[in-house]
Amino acid sequence: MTTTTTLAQVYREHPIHLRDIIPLDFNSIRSVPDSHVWPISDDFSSDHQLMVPIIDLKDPNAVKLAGHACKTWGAFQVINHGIHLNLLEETKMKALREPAGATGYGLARISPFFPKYMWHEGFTIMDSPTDHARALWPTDNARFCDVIERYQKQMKVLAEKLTDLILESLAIFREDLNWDVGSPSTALQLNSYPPCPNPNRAMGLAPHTDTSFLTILYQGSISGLQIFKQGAGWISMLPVTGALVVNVGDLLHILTNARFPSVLHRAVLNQEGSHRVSVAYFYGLPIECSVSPLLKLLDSGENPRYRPVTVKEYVDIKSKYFEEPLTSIRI
Ligand SMILES: C=C1C[C@]23C[C@H]1CC[C@H]2[C@@]12CCC[C@@](C)(C(=O)O1)[C@H]2[C@@H]3C(=O)O
Ligand SMILES: O=C(O)CCC(=O)C(=O)O
Ligand SMILES: [Fe+2]
Repeated sequence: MTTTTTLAQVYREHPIHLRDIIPLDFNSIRSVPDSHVWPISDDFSSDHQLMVPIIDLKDPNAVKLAGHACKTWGAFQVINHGIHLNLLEETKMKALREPAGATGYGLARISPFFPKYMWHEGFTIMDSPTDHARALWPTDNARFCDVIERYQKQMKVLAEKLTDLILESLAIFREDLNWDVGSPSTALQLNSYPPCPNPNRAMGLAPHTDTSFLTILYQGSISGLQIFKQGAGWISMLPVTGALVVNVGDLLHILTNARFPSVLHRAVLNQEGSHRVSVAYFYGLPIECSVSPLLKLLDSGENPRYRPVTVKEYVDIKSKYFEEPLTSIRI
């Protein structure tokens, strides 16, 4: 008998303990307490000459452009993606509700791996939003659930479209893959970065790569996201009205034998003291799916760098080690 595990169950085995959560009233605090001061060496500024590619999904060259962006940047922005801006804005407004203490609300999962707290609060939704929503707003949750469910549905469609685009750029067909072992594992994360009295000393979201195949991020109009580009350093992802950011995640990295490397990124705080919110949709492969470098992609003489891992196994590894999870599955 096969048992189906969900992404939420896998993460439940890696709890972030409540004692790790220190109550800080982001709304009234006037200076950054020591618990939130980060040693900052590169003052969070970024090279403004370089610009992450913006891809028009209606462009006949979109496949080629997406392949190139994944290879050289690990990220791009998409326009003409077919998602209405008002749904994105609606979801963003919902993200502004800060329901302290509830399930789904809390520190970023990566927090225990860093000595200081981040200037950030997150709300994670896996599967249906209804349980969280009912607990938070017993009589007034319908609109929240409706917006979230519509957002999840549309993001899934777009994630699948982007997956096809990326596979096509690699000349890979879905039949080459063993993805029929369940439904994709997905998660939605509402990120909140309250105004910070000293944005140069605190960190929004520490540098990380996403544990996904790809991530679609809506960041609104306030900047903060930076991606790390080898040889160039931290590059700001300029907010483009209506555009969505696409990041290469670890699973795509493994599948392509690092041809499309997962992008290291972070969120810094803005100088204007604006409250920034973002909505991230993590699109992953089925939890029981085994992921390994596609032999079809290897050049002659090129060896697979990673051993096969199931998505579940990889989530376990990353939750335990965080640093260099990809190194720990190197052959
Ligand atoms: C499906 C995911 C992806 C998660 C874990 C789980 C739900 C929450 C996601 C995030 C969101 C914030 C950054 C991150 C690094 C974190 O701490 O929580 C992400 C993490 C990952 O990409 O590993
Ligand atoms: O808020 C952002 O711009 C980045 C969010 C992010 O990286 C994440 O949720 O994984
Ligand atoms: Fe991320």
